[in-house]
Amino acid sequence: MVERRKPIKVNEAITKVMEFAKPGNCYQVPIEDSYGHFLSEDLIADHHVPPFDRSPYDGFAIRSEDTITASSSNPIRFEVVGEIGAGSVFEGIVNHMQAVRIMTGAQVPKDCDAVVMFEVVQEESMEGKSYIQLKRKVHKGDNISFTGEDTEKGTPLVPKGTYINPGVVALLATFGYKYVPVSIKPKVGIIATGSELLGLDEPMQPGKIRNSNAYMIHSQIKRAGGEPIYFGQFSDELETCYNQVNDALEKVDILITTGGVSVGDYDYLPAIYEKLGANVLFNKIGMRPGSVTTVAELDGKLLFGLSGNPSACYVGFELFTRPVIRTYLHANNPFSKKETAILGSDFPKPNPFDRFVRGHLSFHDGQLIATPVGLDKSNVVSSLAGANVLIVLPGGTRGYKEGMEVSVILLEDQEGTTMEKFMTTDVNSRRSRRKHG
Ligand SMILES: Nc1nc2c(c(=O)[nH]1)N[C@H]1C(S)=C(S)[C@@H](COP(=O)(O)OP(=O)(O)OC[C@H]3O[C@@H](n4cnc5c(N)ncnc54)[C@H](O)[C@@H]3O)O[C@H]1N2
Ligand code: MOO
Ligand SMILES: [Mg+2]
Repeated sequence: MVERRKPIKVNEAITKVMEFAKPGNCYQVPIEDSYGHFLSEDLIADHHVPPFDRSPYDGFAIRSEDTITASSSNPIRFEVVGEIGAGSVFEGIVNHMQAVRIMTGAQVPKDCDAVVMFEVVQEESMEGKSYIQLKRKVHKGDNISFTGEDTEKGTPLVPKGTYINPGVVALLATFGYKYVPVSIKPKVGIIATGSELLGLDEPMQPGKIRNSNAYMIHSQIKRAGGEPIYFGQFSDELETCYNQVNDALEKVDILITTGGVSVGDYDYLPAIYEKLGANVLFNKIGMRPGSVTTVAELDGKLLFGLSGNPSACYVGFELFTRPVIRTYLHANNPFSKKETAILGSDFPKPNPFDRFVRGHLSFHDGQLIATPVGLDKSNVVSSLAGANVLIVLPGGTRGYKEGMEVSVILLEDQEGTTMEKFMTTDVNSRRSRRKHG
């Protein structure tokens, strides 16, 4: 008789998985390779930025007190006693009614306290000397970019666990990180199972399909920040699959299989977990797609038995594997960010299970609109390409109407959120909001 599985709630499944999520080690990468990694130490300013008072304009550095009497009817004249470009320092003395020609980024001479732009002065030369005429009063500090005004020494700038984006790279470079301390990426193994699977270079054959999941998971692992290791695709044969899983486990931090987790005659993953002596955390979740998602643990290592159905496989990864990868990476917010959006079209099909519908998020008249994309079946692959969110539709007896408020899980976001926030449904999805459009 077929095994009857008892579904558990999505949040319960997440909690069970996260009990085994652990942070990995750290290492240094050249700054050129740091983009997309996670910072493994706090970044604190070890000097002021800018490190000296500098000119934000090309112009003349002067002493503001000399300009008190300047006006359009009373132009005043400064003698230009030197010139400096960015990177140079003026070592001389600037006396009463003297100026130094200064370029953007150059250090303001110590006797000066203001800069006037080229455009507001008139340049003159007399008897081999340079002068400028100024027709306005200038205040102390005018046109000076002060020491530490960007960042003061000692300021915490980027906390450990932050995803390194180009802006973070700019800061790392500012503070001299030729090498950047980052979290080691977890090695995440992929095994595809199914006698129906063709390699990508094989011609189509009766009864066979191409193995899309392995490559989809490969890129999902990369997007999550892990290092994918593909072990190949294997026919539905217990011994072969068992040996592959057993061998692969030695070489990875996390192992993903796709297919063979349901109750079919050739679904061997349950038998493989048993043979390995793995502790199965759950094998049925109250969700669609991905209800068959199974997670097991062996000596603290997680084995994700994702569905063979492409959309179910995709959703199972994003909900359960991604936060484990991000935790390994010391991410501050290992879960995908959730936002509230307006449902862009009816979703009439009721379901007792929570649905994670592939959706596309867009802006419309200042509102976030989430519209389901394509056919919402678990065995569908085409709708995945256009999805940038998963629309969360809690299980119930009624369908959902366009205009209702829904939670959406952002698939391409790097900021993320905490487990606590991810598991909170802060939207009463049944409430209808003003219709858009
Ligand atoms: N009697 C029942 N049958 C099924 C149940 C159930 O509860 N009782 N659950 C259904 C649900 S829900 C899902 S989801 C699938 C899960 O199936 P498996 O995870 O066991 O996966 P397979 O049987 O190996 O394959 C399912 C489907 O996916 C295709 N597939 C498999 N691998 C790949 C791949 N690498 N790339 C692309 N497509 C793949 C495969 O050809 C099948 O069509 O079970 C239901 N059945
Ligand atoms: O595990 Mo299935 O995806 O609910 O069709
Ligand atoms: Mg099956």
